[in-house]
Order: sequence, then C-alpha cells, then structure tokens
Amino acid sequence: MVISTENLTFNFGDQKVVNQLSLQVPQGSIYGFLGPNGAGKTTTIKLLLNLLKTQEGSINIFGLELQSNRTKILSQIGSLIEQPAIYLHLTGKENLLNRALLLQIPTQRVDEMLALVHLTNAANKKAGQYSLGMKQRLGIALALLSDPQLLILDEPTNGLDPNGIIEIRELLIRLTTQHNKTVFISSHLLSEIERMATHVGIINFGQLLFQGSIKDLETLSKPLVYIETDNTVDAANLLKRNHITVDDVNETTIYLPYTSKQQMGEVNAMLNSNGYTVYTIGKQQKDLEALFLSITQEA
Ligand SMILES: Nc1ncnc2c1ncn2[C@@H]1O[C@H](COP(=O)(O)OP(=O)(O)OP(=O)(O)O)[C@@H](O)[C@H]1O
Repeated sequence: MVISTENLTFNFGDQKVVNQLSLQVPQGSIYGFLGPNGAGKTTTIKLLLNLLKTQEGSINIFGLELQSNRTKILSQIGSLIEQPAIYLHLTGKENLLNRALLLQIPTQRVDEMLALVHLTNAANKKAGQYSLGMKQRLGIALALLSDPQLLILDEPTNGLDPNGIIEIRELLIRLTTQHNKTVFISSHLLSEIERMATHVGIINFGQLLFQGSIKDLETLSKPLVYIETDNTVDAANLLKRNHITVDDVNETTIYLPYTSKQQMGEVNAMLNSNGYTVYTIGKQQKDLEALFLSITQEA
C-alpha cells in the first residue's frame, strides 16, 4: 500500500472531523476520496501531508511511519490543495522555471512537464490569462516537477467545465498507467471521478462508509428486475410461493433481484400461465451517483 492509515482521528475543538479512518491506497491506483462538503476530506489530506499533526491513529506512507520519516516521505509527494500557488504575472513556463531553480531541478524538466500537462502552446502566456482548467494543470505540473511517486490532489476538478474535467482525467490516467504514479484525489462529486478512479473511499462525518475498487462499488449497485402487472400483490405472492425473491412490491410494480435473462423469461412465463398480464418487464441498474447519495445519506 502506498498510503495506509489506521484509526486516524482528528478533532477541531470538540468536533470530531476525522473519525477512526483506515485508508488503504494501493500502488498505481487512482484513489477517489469522496464525500459531501464538510465530510472531512481536506482535513484528512492535511494530515497525510503533515500540515496538521495526527492526534490519534497512525499514517504510513510508502510503508514508513509519517512522523518519524517526514522529510523522506514528503519529498516523494506532490500535492495540490485549494488554489495552486501560481504567480499570475509570470508565464506558465516562468512559474515552472522558478520552482525548478528553487528545488534545484534540471530546467529541462520544465519543458517535459509543460508537454505532459498539454500546456506547451500556452507556455509563454501569463498564468493570469489561463482558464481555470489550465491553472489546475499548471498546478499539477508544479506538483510533478520533482518527480514524486505520489500525487495528492484536493478537489482539482472543482469548478471545471466538462472539457477541463476530461483533460485532468486523461492526465491522471496517463500518470498512473504510463509513469507509475499513484494518485489520491478528493471530490464531492462521484460523477467527476468515476471514470478515472480505480479505487474509491467514501466518507461522511469523518467516517469511512465504503472502501474498495470501483468494481466493488459497481457490484453494490446490483441490478433489479421490475415487473408491471395487473395485480402486483397476488402476482408477487405467486412468485414468493415459487421461491423467487421479491425485493419490493407497490401498486404498479414488483421488484426482484436480477439473476439472469433466463430467469426473467421464466418469471414472465410463470406470471402469464397463471393468468396475470405482464405490461412491462425489464432490468434496471442503480447508477453510481444514486448509490453514492444513498451511502452518504444513510449515515
Ligand atoms: N481550521 C478549522 N477549525 C475548525 N473547524 C474546521 C477547520 N477546518 C475545517 N473545519 C471543520 O471540519 C469539518 C470538515 O472540514 P473539511 O474541510 O475537512 O471537509 P471537506 O470534506 O474537505 O469539505 P469540502 O468538500 O467542503 O472542502 C467541517 O465541519 C469544517 O467546518
């Protein structure tokens, strides 16, 4: 694991903002750290970057305990939290050159970074004239200048238009698949990261409500079969008598867990042969956004 926390807890006064958080971020993943506004994402990120001091629990990064290996660990992390620290009166390239000189990084990295984040054509434009998406990409280029293994980004897609989100998505996918990086990215919108994340952690009120691969999350949103018939209550009872699980029944519709197309056909035939009229029968998949909302609202 690149990041592994155990029972991480943090209070602001008597408010528990991070509560027993045990995160597992695998090497090479894009880990989407999701939660509604105020869930505790930024506080967690500040703890991971040692900008806030851990009160309870532990943080291991690259297999090392954070407090006792601060310099070693932090030199391998690039981060972007809140606004990127960009000089607006300088060009994109000058911003990168400045940072490269400061960190004693060979200046040839600057052109490589500009190319990586697709800002080569805008290299000599003042950063103040960049769009929000270009500024975010410059922020990521600055974070990547020292070639860190791990990138920690706090809501980098916040406020971006769909094209800006796609640019960031493609960049982060390139970083993990072609450059061996691990990316930890927070967002309050699942839709903004579901197409790039390989793993997801969902928090609310500082607590971890779900953690797993994006596939695990999709499995949670199990498909249903919905059936509209002329007499749903009697029809549902018939199905139950025949050992078919019924999830829910209302006046117009019966809901069953989906198992296979074949089973849908059998259920349809059973209802027909017992005198029920099936108006519609179909398969319905709960989308991930609805699932995310239901996970965060249950807490
Ligand atoms: N410096 C602080 N002092 C006191 N309370 C704070 C401080 N910073 C954050 N909080 C509180 O901690 C809680 C979690 O805040 P945090 O910024 O970590 O959430 P978040 O998930 O990042 O939210 P957002 O998506 O809005 O950025 C909030 O209730 C916030 O008011």
